Amino acid sequence: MKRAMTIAGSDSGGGAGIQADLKTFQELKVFGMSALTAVTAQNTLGVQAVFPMEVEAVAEQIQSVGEDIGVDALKTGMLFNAEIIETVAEKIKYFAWEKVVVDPVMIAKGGASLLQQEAVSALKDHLLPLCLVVTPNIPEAEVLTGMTILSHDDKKEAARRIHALGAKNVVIKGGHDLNTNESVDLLFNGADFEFFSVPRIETKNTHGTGCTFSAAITAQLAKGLTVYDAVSVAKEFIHAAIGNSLNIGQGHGPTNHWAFNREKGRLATWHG
Ligand SMILES: Nc1ncnc2c1ncn2[C@@H]1O[C@H](COP(=O)(O)OP(=O)(O)O)[C@@H](O)[C@H]1O
Ligand SMILES: Cc1ncc(COP(=O)(O)O)c(N)n1
Repeated sequence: MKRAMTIAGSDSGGGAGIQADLKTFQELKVFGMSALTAVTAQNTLGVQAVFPMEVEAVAEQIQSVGEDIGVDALKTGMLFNAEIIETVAEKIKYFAWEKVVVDPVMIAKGGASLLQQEAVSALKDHLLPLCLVVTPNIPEAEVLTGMTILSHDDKKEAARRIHALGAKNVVIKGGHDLNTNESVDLLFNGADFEFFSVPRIETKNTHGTGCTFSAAITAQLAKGLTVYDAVSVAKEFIHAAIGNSLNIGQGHGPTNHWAFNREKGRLATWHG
């Protein structure tokens, strides 16, 4: 049994954050574990309140998991402040974990801040150099690079700049690319660019897409897939999840974490 950990915030509404990550781990058949960085009061309409954890609480959770159970791959999501980022980076170094996926969560779709502005430099200085894969959406890639991203060439340039910050593989996600009828993600490994393009699905139910996508990458890395193959499966997973999204709540509903297995008839397989 492979083991995957998420270090992220709790979404009481169940569509994003720790909850989306653990549902995704379960569907992709890895043993899911978590270290909470913050508790959010949140639903499909937005984020009503944020309660960050004490930094010691974050450190202790990671220590408990690392010391006993072990981690084949991990992802980070909402980290909220520079102190938490530095602590997470210290623990990754302490345990010498290499399969590290960083989803640089900054702003919830409703506009609430999930990362303090002054923590962006901590993310760049401490966490990106430790990660195997970083998965910014377009606004996050713009913040990390200081450039505006309008075209595929801009995405390539942003990927180069983020790679130069130390991330070994960069996935710039295209969910916010509203000018096209495709959702195009770009993977850059420092040498080659690969575009993953799928038809854009017209839906308002996109709460938790980024969390789910990065959790799917993490699960596949835990099972030993290459980064390219992990991203390919994650892309299929999120496309099925958005295409069969759930009509829950009055706002931006969650994606459907069962859809990938149901669509592909994969329920009976172990490593699929
Ligand atoms: N409407 C959509 N149709 C198809 N794929 C989408 C859509 N919205 C997002 N995605 C995909 O979901 C994943 C998450 O992307 P994105 O929404 O940009 O992230 P975030 O949730 O971090 O803002 C990416 O693989 C992206 O291409
Ligand atoms: C606790 C938490 N973490 C992350 C997100 C981002 O969600 P999305 O995947 O839609 O960008 C969120 N809304 N809440």
